[in-house]
Amino acid sequence: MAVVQTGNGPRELVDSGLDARSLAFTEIPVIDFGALVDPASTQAERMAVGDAVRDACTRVGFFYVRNHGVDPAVISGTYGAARDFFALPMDEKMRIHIRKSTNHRGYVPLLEENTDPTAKGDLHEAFDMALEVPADDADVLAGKTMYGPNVWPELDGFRPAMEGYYEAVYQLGRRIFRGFALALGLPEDHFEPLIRKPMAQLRVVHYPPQQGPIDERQIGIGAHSDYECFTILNQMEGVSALQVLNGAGEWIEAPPIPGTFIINVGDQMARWTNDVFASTIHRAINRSGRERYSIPFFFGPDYDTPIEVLDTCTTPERPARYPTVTSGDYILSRFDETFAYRKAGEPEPAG
Ligand SMILES: O=C(O)CCC(=O)C(=O)O
Ligand SMILES: [Fe+2]
Repeated sequence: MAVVQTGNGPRELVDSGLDARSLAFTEIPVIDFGALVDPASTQAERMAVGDAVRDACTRVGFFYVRNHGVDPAVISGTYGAARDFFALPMDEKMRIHIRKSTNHRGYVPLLEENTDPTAKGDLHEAFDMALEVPADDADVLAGKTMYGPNVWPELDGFRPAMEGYYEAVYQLGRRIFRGFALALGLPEDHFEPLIRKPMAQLRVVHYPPQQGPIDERQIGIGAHSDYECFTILNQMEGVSALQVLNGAGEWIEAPPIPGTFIINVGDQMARWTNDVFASTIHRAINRSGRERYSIPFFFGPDYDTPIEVLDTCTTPERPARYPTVTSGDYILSRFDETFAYRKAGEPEPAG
């Protein structure tokens, strides 16, 4: 893989990652992304964002972004759409049950996802969409299972809200990929050709409140790492539920910070960086007494992209830990482990 050396040489990158990993973080850094939003920013300002991303990814695996460039009205409109969707009659939600889709789109009821395989099912319901790819597209016909059309409920305003959010946060994700490239000493546009038809999934999630004594094996979302390169999560203001596991085995709260998204490294990026960047375990428990909604956007590259350990992240003492896999095959294998409908057998025909 072509690598451009910067002031931060490859040996330094690996070493800084390993040193940092032994630290037990107690806080999640906040990074100002203004320099990657503003085309007039200087190279030094852009590099400073890369340095901050690198520090966060090696030490924590999570960071907040502020000055992200996404219109707040797009975000609030999507929360409104999500509330309306989850309030629909169960019949209408079940009409678009995810098992009826051949490409993992639609409604996931309570307890039908089990992110922590040792647990009893997650206390959330969700709606999943991704890139709209027509059924006669060559990649769909070639059997690249996760490409294809979305499915939609009968609900005015829902589809435009979700599609508007998808586009806005995809653009943010491109900027975050730029931050990752700088963090890795790669050319800033390194990932651009790999995210033209991305395996990027948007989901809205509803977590009912949990009261009384809580069985840790049945929470909003069980302990897990994410599968893709990174996740861009918007959390509903005023309700703290997300927790992040540090190196000392302590759960650190990751409350919503108004005006930010929270980003976490996923397993694809951990593989790409040979674990120099940490895909950190996290979970969510809604003890607030209120309904909680959140909006994750899981960003992985195009289906056929090989996820191959970067040269900058290996040394003779630390050879590549992972074989190369393609983005699409990797995500499919992870969904197979998590979703009840994928274990139950073939998807049902739509209807
Ligand atoms: O809703 C949250 O706070 C976390 C969601 C999450 O971790 C996920 O969907 O992978
Ligand atoms: Fe997650």
